[in-house]
Amino acid sequence: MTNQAPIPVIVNGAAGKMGREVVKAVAQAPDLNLVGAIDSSPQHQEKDAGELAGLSEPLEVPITNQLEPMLGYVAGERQGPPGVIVDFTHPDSVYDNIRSAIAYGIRPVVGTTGLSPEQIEDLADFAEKASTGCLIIPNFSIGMVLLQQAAVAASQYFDHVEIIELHHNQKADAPSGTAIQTAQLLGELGKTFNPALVQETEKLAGARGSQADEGIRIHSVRLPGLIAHQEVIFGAPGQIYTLRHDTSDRACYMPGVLLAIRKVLALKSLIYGLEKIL
Ligand SMILES: NC(=O)C1=CN([C@@H]2O[C@H](COP(=O)(O)OP(=O)(O)OC[C@H]3O[C@@H](n4cnc5c(N)ncnc54)[C@H](OP(=O)(O)O)[C@@H]3O)[C@@H](O)[C@H]2O)C=CC1
Ligand SMILES: O=C(O)C1=N[C@H](C(=O)O)C[C@H](O)C1
Repeated sequence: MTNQAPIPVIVNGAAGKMGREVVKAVAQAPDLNLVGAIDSSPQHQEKDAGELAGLSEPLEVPITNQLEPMLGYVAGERQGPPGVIVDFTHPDSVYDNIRSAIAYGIRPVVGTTGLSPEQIEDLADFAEKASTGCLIIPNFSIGMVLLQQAAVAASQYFDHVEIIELHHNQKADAPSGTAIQTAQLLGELGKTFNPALVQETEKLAGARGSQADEGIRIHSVRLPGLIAHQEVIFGAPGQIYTLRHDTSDRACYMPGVLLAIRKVLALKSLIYGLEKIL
């Protein structure tokens, strides 16, 4: 046991599906201290974040939509380690949330997807200039990191690959951040996939999915009953090689989230991807 003060953690999007899971995980970690719970949802204002997350005891941390005052309050605490904010909100707000946090010296751990490459580059510049750690992690599950590593290994031997991502139908962004990152990782290998054999015509727009990096197509499925799933399908004459990852509970992301909270404090710049901090 060490006598170090716990890391102060704010959860943004605390009333959402992922936010509630993070509130529980942070509350149960002895080296972390949930100091703030932010959510814009009007129906959850002032509710106790712990009770909303399903904990039997209240945490005495009320949900509020006041991000800047919360950042200012945590930044003003001079004792102990600097604060961390975990963001699982919405693609439309995440960029501004990260900039505000960095401006206050609070370290962002970001799960929210939908940031453009330009936005990520801009945030990386901002974090670098502020000498502040920031982690943007499109997928916090270890299974997805392993799938991506297997896909990178396979792509050395296959020239044809497509990605199918399947999610619940409350997801705002498509394709998923994970699918985009998977295509980027394959695209970094310096080869172009899927050389065309015929002139294709889409009789219905979007039939062949979206075009990501280096000729890789991504197909997005949205259905109730799904949580988060991804297939990477490689093809070659006479064979198909399929990699698939399925989530059945959002708890699968929590070891990665807790690791990121602990790691971000030692960083001085922005890092993208769980695989870089394992
Ligand atoms: N990196 C990873 O491993 C994972 C990433 N995700 C990503 O996390 C994000 C959130 O997912 P999920 O929890 O399922 O979504 P939810 O819609 O369940 O939760 C988001 C919560 O944030 C609130 N919110 C929206 N905008 C703001 C804002 N500007 N400030 C504060 N709160 C806000 C929402 O309120 P309201 O409902 O009123 O809008 C809602 O309560 C998505 O981008 C998703 O893709 C999800 C799972 C894993
Ligand atoms: O919205 C979700 O649920 C998920 N979003 C992330 C993404 O867009 O990749 C991660 C995971 O797929 C779950």
